[in-house]
Amino acid sequence: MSGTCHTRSPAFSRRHFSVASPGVHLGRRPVRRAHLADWPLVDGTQSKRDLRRRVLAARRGRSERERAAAGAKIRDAVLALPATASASTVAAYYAVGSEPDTRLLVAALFERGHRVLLPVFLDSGELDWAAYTGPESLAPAGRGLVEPAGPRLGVDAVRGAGVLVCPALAVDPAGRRLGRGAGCYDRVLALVGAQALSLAVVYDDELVDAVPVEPHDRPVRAVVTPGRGVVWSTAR
Ligand SMILES: Nc1nc2c(c(=O)[nH]1)N(C=O)[C@@H](CNc1ccc(C(=O)N[C@@H](CCC(=O)O)C(=O)O)cc1)CN2
Ligand SMILES: Nc1ncnc2c1ncn2[C@@H]1O[C@H](COP(=O)(O)OP(=O)(O)OP(=O)(O)O)[C@@H](O)[C@H]1O
Repeated sequence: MSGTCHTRSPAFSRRHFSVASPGVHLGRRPVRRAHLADWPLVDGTQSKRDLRRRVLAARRGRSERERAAAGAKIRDAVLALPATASASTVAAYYAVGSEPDTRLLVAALFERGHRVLLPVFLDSGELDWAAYTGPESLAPAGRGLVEPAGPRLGVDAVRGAGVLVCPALAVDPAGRRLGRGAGCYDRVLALVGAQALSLAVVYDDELVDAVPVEPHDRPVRAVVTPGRGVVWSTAR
C-alpha cells in the first residue's frame, strides 16, 4: 500500500472487463458515447485528479436507464451477500447525480429490517452518521448531497456496521479505491478496520487495472458492479 506503481494482475486483464474499446461494436449496435475505455488504460502513474476527471466525464454520458438498471443490480448483489444478511447495521450512502445508484439498496435494506446508517458530510472532512428510516428521513443537503435529517449519531457510529458500502470513482482488483478527494472514506475505513465488510460500488468499467495510491489510502475488501456483482479483492 505504498508507492504509486503497480503491476497488472493477469487475473483482471482487460478482456475480463465488460467495456467497449474504441471502434468495437457490442452486438450489432455501434458504441457511440464517450467511454472510460476510450482513454488509455489507467495505470499507477496517472494522477488521481486526471482519473477523477475522466470518470466523472464518462459518468455524465450515462443514461437514466443505465443508472436505474445498475441500481437494481447493485441492490440484488449486496442483499444476496451472507455478510449483509447477518449484519444488523449496514452503513451505506445515498447516491446522487450520476453515481452508481444505491437508493434501491438503501430502501431494500431498511425494509428487510437492517439498521441503515447514511453519512452526513462535515466541514472538517469527517463523516457523521444518521439513520435512514424511510424516504421522509432524507433532506437535500449542501454540495448536491441528500442526507438523513434525523439525530446525528457521531463519527464513531459507523464502527457498529457489519457492512460498509462506500462510494468510489474507481477501484482496482486489490481494492484500492479513488474517491472524490476529501479523504472521507479513507478516514472511515481506517476507523472501522477489518470488523466490517467494506464494499466499493462502481460501474463495470470503473473497475480498472490500477488506481494511484498514497500512503493514507485504505483499500476495500470487495467491489460491487452492476454487471459483475461482488468481486472480492485480490488482497483480501
Ligand atoms: N452520495 C454520496 N454521498 C456522500 C459521498 C459521496 O461520494 N456520494 N461522500 C464521499 O466522500 C461524502 C461526501 N463527500 C464529498 C466530498 C467532496 C465534495 C465536493 O468537493 N463537492 C464539490 C462539488 C463537486 C460536485 O458537484 O461533484 C464542492 O462542494 O464544491 C462533496 C461531497 C459523504 N456522502
Ligand atoms: N485518515 C485520515 N485522516 C486525516 N486525513 C486524511 C485521512 N485519510 C486521508 N486524509 C486526507 O484526505 C485527503 C484526500 O485524500 P484522497 O485524495 O485519497 O481522497 P479519496 O480517497 O479520493 O476520497 P474519499 O476517501 O473521500 O473517498 C488527503 O490528502 C489526506 O490529507
